[in-house]
Amino acid sequence: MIVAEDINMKYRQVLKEIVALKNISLEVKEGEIFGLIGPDGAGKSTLFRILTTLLLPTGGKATVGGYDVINQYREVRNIVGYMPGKFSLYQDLSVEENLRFFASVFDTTIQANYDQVKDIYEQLAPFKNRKAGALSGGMKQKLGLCCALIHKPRVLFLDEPTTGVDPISRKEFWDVLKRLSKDGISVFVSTPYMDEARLCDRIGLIFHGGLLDVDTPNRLIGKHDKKLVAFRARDMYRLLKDIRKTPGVYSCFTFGDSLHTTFEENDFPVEEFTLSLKEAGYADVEWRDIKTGIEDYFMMLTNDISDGTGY
Ligand SMILES: Nc1ncnc2c1ncn2[C@@H]1O[C@H](COP(=O)(O)OP(=O)(O)OP(=O)(O)O)[C@@H](O)[C@H]1O
Repeated sequence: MIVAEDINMKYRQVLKEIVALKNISLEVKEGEIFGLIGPDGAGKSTLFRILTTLLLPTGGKATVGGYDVINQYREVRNIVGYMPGKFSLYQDLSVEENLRFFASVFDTTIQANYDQVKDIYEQLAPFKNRKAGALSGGMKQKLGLCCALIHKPRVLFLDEPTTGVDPISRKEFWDVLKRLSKDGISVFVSTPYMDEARLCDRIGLIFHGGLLDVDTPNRLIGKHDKKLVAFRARDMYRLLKDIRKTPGVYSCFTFGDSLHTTFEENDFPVEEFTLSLKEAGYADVEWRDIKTGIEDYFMMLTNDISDGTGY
């Protein structure tokens, strides 16, 4: 449903050129949920805008549903639903007015496509007369999804649809995405939440405009072949700096309330190292072996590029 071949994007500014995408190639199948994962500024929104025909790439070729995103942009627009990163509905229109407006843009009606949006629309129904701007974050995103679905698209593009949304609404949102994918709709979604990344069928890891790897969540995690240890102490910032400069440490980054650390050799003497940290003044330092997550694999890949800091 989506094929991108060697997509490049450079933004030209007066004095410099910003390389936003470098040789992006990927494919997304019918009914597949494909997640694009990467930090702010990695190029995610740029790729969304190119694939939804809103931006011309400076190089490469892409098709959506078999249609070329440049030469057949009208056909592409008819078969895609797009939810941009920022809430882009009319804040002063009610829930129902927004939906009716989006339906009319595609020359259809809410009734004609009711089966497609029924699940979400029923959750919105109690608020149908409320102005979109007065909805909660989770409800706004559900309305955005409803509007993106109203013309029965075959491909959904969702740019960080659940950022800032509470965990229960996030779960409900993903339940809807799973149902849509079962109906054959392809979903191309970006998210900063690693628990959501695991819900995707496949993931593309993007960093500094380049795709580092594409695979299923489990296979990506399986590629992390380094011993992983979490350290904790009261003075985390000093500990981070000290661990990073220890010979034999491959990478160390903050994750939640601990420091995820890998080593050049998997037989690194963690016990002895912890003792030396205690002697160096970290009386309360603790360590434990931990299971690898997608973010650990991501950090391992970016480590060489980013010199151990992940950024
Ligand atoms: N219109 C523009 N003009 C110049 N540079 C831009 C423009 N849009 C994006 N960029 C730059 O291109 C790079 C990729 O930005 P992009 O917004 O695609 O990343 P992102 O992964 O979506 O991050 P975020 O989630 O912060 O938007 C960044 O360096 C950004 O500053």
